[in-house]
Amino acid sequence: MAWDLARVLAHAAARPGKVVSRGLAEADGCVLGTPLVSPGAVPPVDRAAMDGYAVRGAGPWRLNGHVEAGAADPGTLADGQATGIVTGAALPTGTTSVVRSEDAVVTGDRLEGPAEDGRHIRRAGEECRPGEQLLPAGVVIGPAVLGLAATVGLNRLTVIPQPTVAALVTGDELVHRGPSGPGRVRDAIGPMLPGLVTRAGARLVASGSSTPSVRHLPDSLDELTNALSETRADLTLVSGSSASGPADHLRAALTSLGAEIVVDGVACRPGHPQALARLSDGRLVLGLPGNPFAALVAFLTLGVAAITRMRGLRLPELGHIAVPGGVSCHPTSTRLVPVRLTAHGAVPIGHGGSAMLRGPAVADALAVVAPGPAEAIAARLLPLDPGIT
Ligand SMILES: Nc1nc2c(c(=O)[nH]1)N[C@H]1C(S)=C(S)[C@@H](COP(=O)(O)OP(=O)(O)OC[C@H]3O[C@@H](n4cnc5c(N)ncnc54)[C@H](O)[C@@H]3O)O[C@H]1N2
Ligand code: MOO
Repeated sequence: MAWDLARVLAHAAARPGKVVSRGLAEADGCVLGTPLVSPGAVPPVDRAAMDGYAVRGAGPWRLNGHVEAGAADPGTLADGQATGIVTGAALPTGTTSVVRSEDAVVTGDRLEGPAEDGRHIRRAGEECRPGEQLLPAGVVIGPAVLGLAATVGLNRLTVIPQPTVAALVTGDELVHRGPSGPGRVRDAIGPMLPGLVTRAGARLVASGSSTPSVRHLPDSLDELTNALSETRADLTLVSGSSASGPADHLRAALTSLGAEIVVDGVACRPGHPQALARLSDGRLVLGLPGNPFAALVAFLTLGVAAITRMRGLRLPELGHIAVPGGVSCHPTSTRLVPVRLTAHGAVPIGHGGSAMLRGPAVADALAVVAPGPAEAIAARLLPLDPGIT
């Protein structure tokens, strides 16, 4: 299956999450399920934009009192009167201008300074009017959105929550501490998965009885089948069982669970044995090839596409970029090539073999090189950080 079609099918195979209400503290990284509408005007009243003096009319003014930041009733100014004020405090009725403290000349109770009508005043409703839509549904909730929601007085948001992802790393040869050696391969996929899942906008959850972290499994059909039937995550990642070797049990496990295979291999290098399946209850299983760069590519290809749909988001278009020095094409497969980005375009940086992470670790992005007979001088860009579109 062509790489682009595989992405589209993975996106289509996933179900968008159900819309729920969340407190602001739990909404970071979710997606707005309904538009964000301000219940009231912001600011609700005219406010000082600078520390200094609220004045009415032309100066000089007679200085009288001080308005604290939290004062509910700042009173009224008569013509020729001034009162001390702090940034953000509600202005007394009748205020025509605010004189900044550094521009003010105070002699006893006499104030002089520059005062243009409306200067240094944040008007009521300047940021938004009551009932105004500030953000449409489908916006990813980040720190500024949370702050805005609080500004307009909301305690909760209607959101599509972050999808849940479980991660199973298989392989009898894998060790999780110390160096590789004969018969020992250091697990390089397990350490990548939590960060990838988080950056893609999902939440890593426990598989079986494990704490929310990657679970390591031996090469056993029964253990893999049990783990897959136990997981309640929206998407379960399984690494190292995707090919057709004697220890590669993913397809047999999926068959015994009655799963529907959505993608069975992708025409890409690396990562061609990646697979996506749907269990009978709609949960998805993604097979990541065991070679570490291939696993990374598979997550960025099918995993990110599926998670994107679960978040209720469209699959983003990939930007185009020149590859001035050229990059060789594969005759029938899409190549994913680690590149540095320069002012002139993308430059392949090497070390992009499927068992290597040295290239991807220093790359700015992956160049998506379409199949072809010779060299390409342009490509599309796939972010290595799935949180960046
Ligand atoms: N007859 C065929 N053999 C293979 C094919 C094929 O099409 N036909 N494809 C090759 C490609 S490409 C890949 S990629 C691998 C995918 O294999 P699996 O997903 O079944 O994974 P394994 O066989 O267990 O491992 C492959 C390789 O990767 C190492 N590995 C596995 N897990 C990890 C890990 N967590 N960290 C680091 N390295 C890992 C493992 O030791 C092997 O060296 O199949 C090829 N074979
Ligand atoms: O395609 Mo394998 O997934 O290259 O290493």
